[in-house]
Amino acid sequence: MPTTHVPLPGREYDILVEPGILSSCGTLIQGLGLRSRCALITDEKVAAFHADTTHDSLESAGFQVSRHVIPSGEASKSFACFAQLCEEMAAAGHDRASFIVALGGGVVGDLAGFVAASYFRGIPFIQIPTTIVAQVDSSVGGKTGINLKQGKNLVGAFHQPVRVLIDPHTLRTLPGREFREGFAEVIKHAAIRDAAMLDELADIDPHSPDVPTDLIARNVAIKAAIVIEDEKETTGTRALLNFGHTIGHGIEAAVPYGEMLHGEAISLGIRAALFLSEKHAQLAPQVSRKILALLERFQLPLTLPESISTATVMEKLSKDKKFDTGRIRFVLLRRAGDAFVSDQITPTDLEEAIEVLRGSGS
Ligand SMILES: NC(=O)c1ccc[n+]([C@@H]2O[C@H](COP(=O)([O-])OP(=O)(O)OC[C@H]3O[C@@H](n4cnc5c(N)ncnc54)[C@H](O)[C@@H]3O)[C@@H](O)[C@H]2O)c1
Ligand SMILES: O=C(O)C(=O)C[C@@H](O)[C@H](O)[C@H](O)COP(=O)(O)O
Ligand SMILES: [Zn+2]
Repeated sequence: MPTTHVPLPGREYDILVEPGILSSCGTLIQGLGLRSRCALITDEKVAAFHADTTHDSLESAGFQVSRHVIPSGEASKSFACFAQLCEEMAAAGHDRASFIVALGGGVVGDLAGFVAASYFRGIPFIQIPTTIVAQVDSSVGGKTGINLKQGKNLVGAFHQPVRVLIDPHTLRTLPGREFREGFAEVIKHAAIRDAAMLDELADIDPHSPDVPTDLIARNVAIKAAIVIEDEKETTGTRALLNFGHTIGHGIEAAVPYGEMLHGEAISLGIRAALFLSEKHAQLAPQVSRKILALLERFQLPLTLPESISTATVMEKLSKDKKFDTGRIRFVLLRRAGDAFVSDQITPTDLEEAIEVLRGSGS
């Protein structure tokens, strides 16, 4: 089974990728020193398809499970849902010997992970990601948290999972839009670290939910390698994972949460970052064209809706964590597979890049 080891000192874990793995999740988390009681956290849509299989497998392996279902969608990454989950867990009698299983997309993973980081000052958690975004990106690396109305992910904690179980078959139940949005993060990983994978992605069928296991495994391994190098985003390496996210997060927060899916906002953010990379890092236009063609192939948006003003995006992105005492740390590409953090990008550059998004993407 394709496995990536994440050897963080004192917090090491494995990422297992295998079609059908969900029905064995219980046995696959034995031997990790977890005690018997667990809280299975999921959302309404995921619960309808995958909660029973997960629950049954956990119980068959001897775990005692309480189930907690949140509303689907980005609006659930909130204080209200966080509080509700903590109180439900307390009411169910969970204590520091319990653990959490996060079954769902990035919303469930980020929120349940933050509950795990906080409940009884921190309990272990397992990630079982069910979207592409979550399988290649959010389930790995330990960034957990919730949004504020001022911006994305502004409250949270680093808390690594103790195991990540990726079942590509769970992608079969994703609606088309939610399936395709995930490719923004897949393309991001290839753009910043693996030029050859950009070529490979041109052959992936954007309508087939059977994404090659090997592609998922290699794409999430890119994320893992960066996390291993710079777990808490202190040296700048992990910041590369924010390619497309400065303007992308600004756009995502400029509309009510959930209206634009994360990957859709990141697609727009990548287009803006490519424009700035050509202007400030001599990125060859043909590389931009290749990446834009991939985003288009997965029907990701490249044009900013009229209703979203540049001023609102600027206001939201100015709250981003990448603004360091007024300086912007912006990720640019110099070549396919080669990204770096620049401190040369000014607010005027950002405004110009947002305006570029108003024109057609091709
Ligand atoms: N922590 C990180 O490193 C990290 C990385 C990337 C993204 N994120 C966060 O992840 C979130 C986006 O995640 P997402 O795109 O997975 O969104 P999501 O979790 O909201 O899932 C998208 C939709 O798909 C549904 N869904 C999920 N799995 C399903 C399945 N298998 N079958 C049917 N429906 C299913 C969900 O109910 C939801 O309606 C954002 O909040 C983003 O900030 C975090
Ligand atoms: O794991 C990371 O680091 C990332 O930047 C991955 C991003 O895809 C993800 O959206 C992350 O949540 C953004 O992190 P933030 O620190 O900018 O909120
Ligand atoms: Zn992201």
